[in-house]
Amino acid sequence: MVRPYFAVSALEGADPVSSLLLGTPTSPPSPVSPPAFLLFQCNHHCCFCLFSSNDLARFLLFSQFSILMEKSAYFLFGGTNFNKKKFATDFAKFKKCKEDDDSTKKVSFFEEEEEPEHEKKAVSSKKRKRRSANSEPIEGFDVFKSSKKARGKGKEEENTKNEVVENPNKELNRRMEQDALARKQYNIHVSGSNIPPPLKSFAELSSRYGCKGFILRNLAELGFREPTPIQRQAIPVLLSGRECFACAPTGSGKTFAFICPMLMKLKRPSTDGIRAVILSPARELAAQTAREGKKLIKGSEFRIRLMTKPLVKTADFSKLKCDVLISTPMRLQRAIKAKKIDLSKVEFLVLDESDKLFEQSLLKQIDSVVKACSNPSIIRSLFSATLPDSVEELARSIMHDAVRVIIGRKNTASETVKQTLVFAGTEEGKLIALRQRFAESLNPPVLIFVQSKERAKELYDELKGESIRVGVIHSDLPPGERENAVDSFRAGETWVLIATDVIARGMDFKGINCVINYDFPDSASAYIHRIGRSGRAGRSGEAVTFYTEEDVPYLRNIANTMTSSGCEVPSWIMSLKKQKWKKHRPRRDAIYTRPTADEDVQEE
Ligand SMILES: Nc1ncnc2c1ncn2[C@@H]1O[C@H](COP(=O)(O)OP(=O)(O)OP(=O)(O)O)[C@@H](O)[C@H]1O
Repeated sequence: MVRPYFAVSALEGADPVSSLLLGTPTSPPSPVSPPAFLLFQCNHHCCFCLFSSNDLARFLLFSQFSILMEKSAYFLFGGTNFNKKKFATDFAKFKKCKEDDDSTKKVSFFEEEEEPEHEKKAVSSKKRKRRSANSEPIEGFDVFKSSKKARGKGKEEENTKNEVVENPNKELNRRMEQDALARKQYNIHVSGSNIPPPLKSFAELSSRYGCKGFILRNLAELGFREPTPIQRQAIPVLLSGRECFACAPTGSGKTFAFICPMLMKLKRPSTDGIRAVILSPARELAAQTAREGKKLIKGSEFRIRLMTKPLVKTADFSKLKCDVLISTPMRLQRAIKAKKIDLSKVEFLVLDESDKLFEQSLLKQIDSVVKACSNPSIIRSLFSATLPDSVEELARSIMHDAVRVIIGRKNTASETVKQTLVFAGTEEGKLIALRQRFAESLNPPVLIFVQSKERAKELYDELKGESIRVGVIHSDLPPGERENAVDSFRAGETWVLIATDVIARGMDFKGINCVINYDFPDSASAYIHRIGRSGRAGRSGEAVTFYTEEDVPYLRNIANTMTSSGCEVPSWIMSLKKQKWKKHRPRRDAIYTRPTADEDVQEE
């Protein structure tokens, strides 16, 4: 039997083979296994690798889960048998009402006519006999036909036999075709083996997977009529117990794509420690994910906790009731280091914004969290709107039999955002262009990104004296002030929020009309995430990117992203040479137009 195997964090220069052996597996993968090799290639300074392949335990757990699911589903759906023939008139009325009434559609997740798959399995043989005795005979499948009658059928019987032999293949092919068509329709691309079909509707959560009523009710209450493409595919993948790495555009509903199956798989609240962990790269995003998750557990006993500073300091985690813990890597690592928290029972680990989490600066923290989540049957998943090849390789090597789900084209910006580039010449030119824009039409809420906290402060000082309600957020602010900045912006008290990339990822501000890249983004992925704060959940939005002379060599990288999401770019930009992937953060002149005290003195 293959035992779980972890080998983590070898520092620069370490031998990949010896670092692999740190985990001392009973039966390790071959010491020069391709995953290990790949890992070293894609991380110049640090190697992070993990192998977990306890297939037997996974299989047993899954079987137990299936049995439990069958049982609970039987209780949920058993005994309700609507006689459509007898109540034909009423049924017709009901059907019509269902079609007419939008609000009924909302809760129609419960009204699947098709029998749940697991329920079908759970029906006892006694009941099956009773059913088949009552049901109309179906030609070729009536096992109660007399043998005499059957003998008389002769050729017919032969045909039936062939049909039965052929049918499983035919049926399989038909289903595969249907799945492929559905994936094509929703622009879903998958790779991996035995991938479950995409969801047709939220109702299938109940009919196919026996989803608890409170989740369906909450989804309906949120006004979600149908799953987004990433939800259609990622939810069944995770529900089938598979690991998954997924890439879908900004604002396309990835959060519920992992929270929903996680809650369904947890089945019921427990007092037996933390069972799921979601890692987010920034506090604001972690807080938002916790808030969204809480919307989905309304009416249940589940507990979702956000790892805050006071919680790290004072909580007794052994007594804390918590099913799902949401944290930044740093806070969780602190609790792990202080031996305050036991993550050995964690069944689900989600790395949200995974490409950010796998950046060099966070790798050690991620490493210690992954190590602490030592349950061999853990299901890990990676989600992001950008998935560089290096991260994909890393994901492949650390995950077990993972399914890859890509919506649309990898690493593209949201198609609902109108994107433009504006040449501002100099730093001073940017400020003039910004003021001019505000004078012509200020359509709040507007989000402005700058490249550093110093520049965020400078721009805020410039604009705060004007008639615009402006806020600022960067990593130098204390947590309370950061929270206030976000809350005021959400509440519409501030119209313009100046920010560093600290809120570029994942933040879901409803209805941002315009994102202004005051400073050119340092990479194409930063561009995709920044402008993705607008144009969310199918809404339209706008993004304006200022550039100066020093940004020109990097225009082409952004231009590619723009064209692949359907925006026009001047041909001279498209003919520029492509730059190698490199963070672009030039030293820029300070932001000011008002004379400083020194200049005042000189002028006098
Ligand atoms: N099925 C759905 N129907 C309608 N709206 C949805 C659905 N699922 C999620 N949403 C809404 O879509 C918005 C964006 O969702 P979410 O924040 O999960 O996007 P995301 O893909 O994680 O984006 P990002 O890449 O920026 O993190 C949210 O306001 C959410 O409430």
